[in-house]
Amino acid sequence: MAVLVTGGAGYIGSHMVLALLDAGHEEVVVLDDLSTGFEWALPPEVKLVVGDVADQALVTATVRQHRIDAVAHFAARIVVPDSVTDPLGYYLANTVKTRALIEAAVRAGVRHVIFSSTAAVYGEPETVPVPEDLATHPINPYGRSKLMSEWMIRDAAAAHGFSYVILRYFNVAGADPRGRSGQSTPNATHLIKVATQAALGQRTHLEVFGTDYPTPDGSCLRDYIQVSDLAEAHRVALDHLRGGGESLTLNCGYGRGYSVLEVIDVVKTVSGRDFEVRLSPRRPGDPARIVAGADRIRDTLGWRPKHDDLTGIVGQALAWEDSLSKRNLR
Ligand SMILES: NC(=O)c1ccc[n+]([C@@H]2O[C@H](COP(=O)([O-])OP(=O)(O)OC[C@H]3O[C@@H](n4cnc5c(N)ncnc54)[C@H](O)[C@@H]3O)[C@@H](O)[C@H]2O)c1
Ligand SMILES: O=c1ccn([C@@H]2O[C@H](COP(=O)(O)OP(=O)(O)O[C@H]3O[C@H](CO)[C@H](O)[C@H](O)[C@H]3O)[C@@H](O)[C@H]2O)c(=O)[nH]1
Repeated sequence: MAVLVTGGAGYIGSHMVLALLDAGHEEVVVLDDLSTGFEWALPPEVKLVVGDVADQALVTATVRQHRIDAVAHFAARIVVPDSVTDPLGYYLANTVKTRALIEAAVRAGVRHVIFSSTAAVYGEPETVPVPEDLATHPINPYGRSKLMSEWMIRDAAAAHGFSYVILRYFNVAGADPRGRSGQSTPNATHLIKVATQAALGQRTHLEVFGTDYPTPDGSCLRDYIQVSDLAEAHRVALDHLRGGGESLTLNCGYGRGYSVLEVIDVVKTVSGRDFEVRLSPRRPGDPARIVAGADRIRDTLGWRPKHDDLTGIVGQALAWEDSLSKRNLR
């Protein structure tokens, strides 16, 4: 049986493809419209279908042709502040298109779904770390677009008999330790990527969005999970579902928060470069702090992270950014 990875040419999806191939999975099929992903991010043995996840005829044909039993659904729009200015675009990309994909896939015989959800479903929790059963109160359209997809997947699984693992990622960072993939999005907005670009002289400065939050140093706290550790969580989730395991909703994080200012310090130390940091107003849609309650995924899937170290994560991000510019890919 084969796995369909939607958004597999993107940052996190391409690392799941590598995790599957490294573990000996023979057939991996990627469905990606290449809106933010890259064909070169995929190893040559992977079959790439270029198209939209909401193209039900294409999904049906792909599932049948490759005898796909499991879909890992990464394809989405992912930038929190963009979702505030373009909510309808986010509900279309993340909610409406997920509905179309799930319907076509399940009708064509898919038995298992792994869904890329987000810590943004929790909104602004009163205390951290946040366990999975905390009530969800997203504070931006991105988080709401993903939470609605979670609801659809649970309801459809109950009605149509497929199993799922919903993975709520905290802040994903770093790159494949062997340098085969990394975050390649042009005009990226993610903190660690932007900070490494500033360290390498590719940006003139870095802005800190808000220094008046109720956190120890006034900047936002986030739980940064390394991308290959996250990809491995998907691989073990797939084995769990194929082995008849029950449906699960799991946080993916390390259970420790770093502030924006702490991250900037680590980037400066690891790179050995100084760069200008401007203290700016808050960015719309940002919660002050979000840190994973990280036990359930260890207890249920036996997942054990290998890269829980911010210095190492920043080192990988710097190496990837450097390799992109040497290959003229940015
Ligand atoms: N990066 C993070 O910190 C983070 C955190 C939490 C959750 N997530 C989730 O992880 C998933 C992957 O994010 P990423 O950081 O790899 O983003 P990315 O932009 O690098 O990857 C998304 C991929 O999906 C493809 N795509 C987008 N819309 C499509 C469509 N309609 N049809 C087919 N392909 C489409 C893009 O071309 C791209 O290859 C997303 O669902 C995102 O919401 C990311
Ligand atoms: O140039 C920058 C970029 C970011 N930040 C700050 O750094 C923190 C992290 O911001 P990111 O843009 O890196 O990530 P987000 O926390 O906004 O969101 C990310 O993690 C979320 C889960 O926590 C979502 O899933 C989302 O898809 C993913 O982009 C925020 O406080 C942000 O304001 C800055 O100060 N300056």
